[in-house]
Amino acid sequence: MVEREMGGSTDNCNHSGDTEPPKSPEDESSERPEAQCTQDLKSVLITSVLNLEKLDVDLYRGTHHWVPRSQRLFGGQIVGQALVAAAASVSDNLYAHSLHCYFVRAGDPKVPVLYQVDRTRDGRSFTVRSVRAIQHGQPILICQASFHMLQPSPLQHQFTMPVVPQPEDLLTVEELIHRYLSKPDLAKKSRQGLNKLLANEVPIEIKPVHPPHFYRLSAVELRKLFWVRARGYIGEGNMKLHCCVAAYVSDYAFLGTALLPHPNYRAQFSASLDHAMWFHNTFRSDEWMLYECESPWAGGSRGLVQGRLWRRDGVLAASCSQEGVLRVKPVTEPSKL
Ligand SMILES: CC(=O)CC(=O)SCCNC(=O)CCNC(=O)[C@H](O)C(C)(C)COP(=O)(O)OP(=O)(O)OC[C@H]1O[C@@H](n2cnc3c(N)ncnc32)[C@H](O)[C@@H]1OP(=O)(O)O
Repeated sequence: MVEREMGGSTDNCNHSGDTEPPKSPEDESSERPEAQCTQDLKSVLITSVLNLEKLDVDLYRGTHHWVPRSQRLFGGQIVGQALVAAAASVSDNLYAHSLHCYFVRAGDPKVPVLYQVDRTRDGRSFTVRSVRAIQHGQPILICQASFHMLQPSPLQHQFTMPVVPQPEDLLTVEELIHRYLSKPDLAKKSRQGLNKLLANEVPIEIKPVHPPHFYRLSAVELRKLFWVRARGYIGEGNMKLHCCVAAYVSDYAFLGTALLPHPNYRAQFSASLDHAMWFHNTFRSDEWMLYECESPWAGGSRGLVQGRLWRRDGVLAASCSQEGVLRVKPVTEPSKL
């Protein structure tokens, strides 16, 4: 039986330019004191989804956890697993700083995914890995990931984190759904849809900053803001896993941002075409982070979305970009939520 491997060494994601990774406030006083005494409540993301089985040198097999209603594999899962496979052959002193992927075929939830890694280059400062995610003998995803050693620099700047309510002052998606379900006049079709959403075992927690906006009941602005964290405990040490979890998280509710300016249309078919991420600083994906999503452009049955993942202390943790195919049809009846 080939041993199950978390995928190589333990700290393969980018730190900021300092020699010591900056401590986020959560590192000092974890927001989830219960996590300290329930370390066995490890996140299913790291015990299952991002825990690849090593079949041979540079060949891994991944399992599935949550599959969207579209019954095509969730893009974030394939990207996160590809990054685990890529990082497994990269030395401890290098950190993931970026990845670029194309989703070339729909993933089949009925069979596992194989990850074939090519050691494209090991340079003095940068190391690059190419990964093919394969099912039925064909690639479903092609991914390049690059790793960098710590090279501090006086040249540092970032945008400013948006000012929003803290996660403690907001409701989770589940709590919001229960609130909507309590409405006696809720349409039967809406009730069925919400109960299906509740049945999803999505391994991440989400707290929308503007719930009506998050559910497109009112397009107050062309941005989507929500707090997000992995369910369960991951712990401080393994930045590689936090990057892989962030890759998983970054694709959730992302492409839908391109529909915000068009409340009179809904997606008939949507799927991510590509996905890119840049990791800027250390972060904890099992602690709340603010995901700020916006869409600068849509047209030609495609939409472009961009996202920034913020630590609670205002440090920019990661940036994401994605283009997706968006085939839409008019909304015939306004939502009755
Ligand atoms: C939004 C999210 O849910 C985020 C995600 O995670 S999506 C998951 C990650 N991304 C993906 O899985 C996309 C993978 N890539 C692909 O599937 C393909 O490259 C592609 C569909 C994007 C383009 O494929 P293509 O053959 O060049 O284009 P096209 O012929 O238009 O579409 C092929 C398939 O898309 C689906 N499709 C396309 N238009 C559709 C529509 N209007 N309604 C429903 N299905 C449609 C159909 O399954 C179609 O296959 P069949 O005709 O055999 O049924």
